[in-house]
Amino acid sequence: MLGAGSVGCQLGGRLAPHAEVTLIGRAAAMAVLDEKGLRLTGGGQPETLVEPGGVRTAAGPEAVAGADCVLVTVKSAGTEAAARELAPHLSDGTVVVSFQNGLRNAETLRSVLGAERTVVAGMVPYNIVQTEPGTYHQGSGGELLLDAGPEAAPLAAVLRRAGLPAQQHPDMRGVQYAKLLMNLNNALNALSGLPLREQLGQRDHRRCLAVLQREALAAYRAAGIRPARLGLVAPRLTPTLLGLPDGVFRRVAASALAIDEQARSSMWEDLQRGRTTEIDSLQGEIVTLAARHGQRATANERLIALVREAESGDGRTRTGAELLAELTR
Ligand SMILES: NC(=O)C1=CN([C@@H]2O[C@H](COP(=O)(O)OP(=O)(O)OC[C@H]3O[C@@H](n4cnc5c(N)ncnc54)[C@H](OP(=O)(O)O)[C@@H]3O)[C@@H](O)[C@H]2O)C=CC1
Ligand SMILES: CC(C)(CO)C(=O)C(=O)O
Repeated sequence: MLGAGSVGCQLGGRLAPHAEVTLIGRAAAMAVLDEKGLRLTGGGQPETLVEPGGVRTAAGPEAVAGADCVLVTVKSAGTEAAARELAPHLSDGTVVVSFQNGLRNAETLRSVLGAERTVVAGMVPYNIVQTEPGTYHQGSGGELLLDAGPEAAPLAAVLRRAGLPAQQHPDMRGVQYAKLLMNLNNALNALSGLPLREQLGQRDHRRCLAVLQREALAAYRAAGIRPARLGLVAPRLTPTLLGLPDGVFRRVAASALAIDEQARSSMWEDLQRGRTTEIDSLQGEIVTLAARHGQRATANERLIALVREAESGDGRTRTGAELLAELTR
C-alpha cells in the first residue's frame, strides 16, 4: 500500500492474514503501527488487531521492490509525486492499482510510469476514518470495484478471500463518473461538521447535494458521459430523490443512510488535520467540464471557494440552510 492512511491501512490490515502486505506511509504514522499494531473497527466485522509486526511498515518507496501489486492510496494531489517515487523501484510485472477518488489518478500513474506498466483503476465505495492514531473505522459498506481484465483478477480474488466484497467492472470510467457524483458531498459533509448519517438525514443538506449533482449531470450530458449505475437508483434520478422530505427519504432511500454514526467524508478528515483537500479533483472536475461545454457550474464554483476558506483554517461549520443559500444565491 503506497499511502498508508485511512484506505491503505483498512485494506492492508484486512489483507494482512491473506497476503504479504507492506504499508508505506509517513514515518510517524508507521511508528505508531510498529508500536501499537493496527486496529480495525466497523464494517460489520469483529474488531481486529493486527499485532505489531503482523504487517510490515516502511517509510520509503524502495519497499515496493518485488511486489506483485502496489495499491496507491494517497490523496489525489499526491499521486504524481508518489508515482515519481515509485518508478525507479518497481519490478517488471508489478501491477499498480489506484484505489482513489477522482477521475485522473490512474491516468497520472500511467503517464509517469509509462505505457508498458499495467495500471488498474479501482474504487472504494465505503467510508473509513482514523478514529485515533493506529485505529481505522469503516463506517459504511459496499463492494470494491476494479477494472475488468486478467491483471486485476488475482487482486479481486485475494480481496474476497479477506472478506472484502470485490468485483471487476466492465466500465470503470462510468464508475468513476458515478462515484464523483457521490463525492460532491465530501465538501458539504466537511463544511457541515456533522457525521455523514446526520448530515444526509437533513433535507437542506441533501438539497445542496442535489444542486451540485444537477450541474454535474448537465455537464455530463453535454459531454456525452454516462455515469454507471452503482445502486438501485439511476444517477439522473438521484437529485429528485435527495430533495424528498426527511421521512419519505428515510423510507425510500434506507440504503443511502446505512452509515454508522462515526462516518465522515475523507475531506472532513483533511480539514480536521489541516491538510489541503481533494476539492480540485472533485468539484474542480465539474467546473472544468461544464466550462468546456459552454456551461457554468456556479454552485460547485461557490463550494470550491468555501472549501478554500476552510483550508485556510477558518474552522467554521454551516447549517444546511446556510449552505443552500450560498450555493443558490
Ligand atoms: N477515507 C475514505 O473514506 C475514502 C477515501 N477514498 C479515496 O481514497 C484516497 C485515499 O484517501 P485516504 O485514505 O482517506 O487518505 P489519507 O490522507 O488518510 O491517506 C493517505 C496517506 O498517505 C500519505 N502519503 C501521501 N503521499 C505519500 C508518499 N509519497 N509516501 C508515503 N506516504 C504518503 C499521507 O500523508 P500526508 O497526509 O502527510 O501527505 C496520508 O497519511 C483518496 O483519493 C480518497 O478520496 C475513497 C473512498 C473512501
Ligand atoms: C465513501 C465516501 C463517498 C464517503 O464520503 C468517500 O468516497 C469519501 O469520503 O471520500
